[in-house]
Amino acid sequence: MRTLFIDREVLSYDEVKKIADSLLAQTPIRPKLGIICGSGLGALADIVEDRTVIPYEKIPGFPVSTVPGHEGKLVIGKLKGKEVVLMQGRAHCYEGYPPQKIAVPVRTMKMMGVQILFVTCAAGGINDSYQVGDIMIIRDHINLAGFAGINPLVGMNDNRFGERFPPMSDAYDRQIRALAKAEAKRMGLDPFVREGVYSMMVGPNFETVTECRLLRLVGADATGMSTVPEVLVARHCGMRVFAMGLISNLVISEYDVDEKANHEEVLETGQKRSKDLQNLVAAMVEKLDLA
Ligand SMILES: O=P(O)(O)O[C@H]1O[C@H](CO)[C@@H](O)[C@H]1O
Ligand SMILES: Nc1nc2[nH]cnc2c(=O)[nH]1
Repeated sequence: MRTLFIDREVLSYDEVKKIADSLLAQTPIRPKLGIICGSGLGALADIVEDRTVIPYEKIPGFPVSTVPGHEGKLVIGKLKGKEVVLMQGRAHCYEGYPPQKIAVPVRTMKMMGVQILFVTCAAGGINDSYQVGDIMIIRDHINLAGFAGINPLVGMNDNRFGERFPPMSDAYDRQIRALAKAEAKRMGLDPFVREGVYSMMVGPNFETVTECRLLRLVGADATGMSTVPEVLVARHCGMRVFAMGLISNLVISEYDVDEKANHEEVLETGQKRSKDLQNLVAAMVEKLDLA
C-alpha cells in the first residue's frame, strides 16, 4: 500500500494555504503567472524586476532542489510589468521526493493567485529532425512514470484543489501555444522552434538505446525527468498551462557508439540558449492577457 498512497507527503489544503499566505506576506506582488525554470534555465529569473527572493529551505513544506543547475529559489516580482512568481529550479522524483511533494509548489502558486503556469525543462531530443538548441513547445505528453503508478494526484482527493478525475486531453493550452509560435516567428526564432510530445521517465539515469527506440515508436519527440507531475497538478487545480523543453542533447539511439548523454552538456546548452529563452518568455508575457 505504501508505494502508492504516500499520504503523509500530501499537504492539506489548509497547510498549502498557510504557505501561500506566508509568501504573500513577504511581498506586495500578487502574481497571476507562475514560471518553473528547468535544468540550466534559471537565468530566466534575471529578467524579473522588483524582486523578492526566497530560498526553498526557508519555505516550510517545499521540496528543496539538490541538482546542479537548479538554484532552489522562489523569485517574486515583475516581468514586463506583470506580476509573477518564478521557481528558479525544481525538485524531481529521482531526488527521492514522492510525486505528491512536487505538487506543493504548484498548489502554493495557485493559492497565491496564479492562473497560468509556464513550465520549462531540458530534454533529450528523440525526433530525428531535432537538433541540440531547438526549443520544443510541448503539445502533449506521455506520462510513462504514471504507467508505474508515479503520479502526484494519487491519494485521497480534496475537491477544493480539483476534481477526482481531471481530463488531460487539453493539458497544454492551445491559445498560449499559438502565441508562443507567433512570437517566435516575429522574433526570427522559428527556424529552431518545434512543437512536439514530451515523455517523462523518472530517471536519474539517461535512457538505454532500446528505451530511446521505444519512446520514438510510441510518438515521443523528446524525453525528460520532470514537467509532467507539475502539469498534472496545475491542470488538476484549474490553471492554464504552457510548457517548453530546450533540446539540450540528442538521445543515443544507436548501439555500440561512444557518445553518451551527460548533465554537463544539458547545462551548457541551457547557457547558450538562455538569451533566446528569456526574450521569448518576455515577449509572450507582454502579450499575455492576465485578468
Ligand atoms: O527537467 P529538467 O529539470 O529541466 O532537467 C532535465 O535535465 C536533467 C538531466 O540532465 C534532469 O533533471 C532532467 O529532468
Ligand atoms: N530522460 C532524459 N532526461 C533528459 N534531460 C535532458 N536530457 C535528457 C535525456 O536525454 N533524457
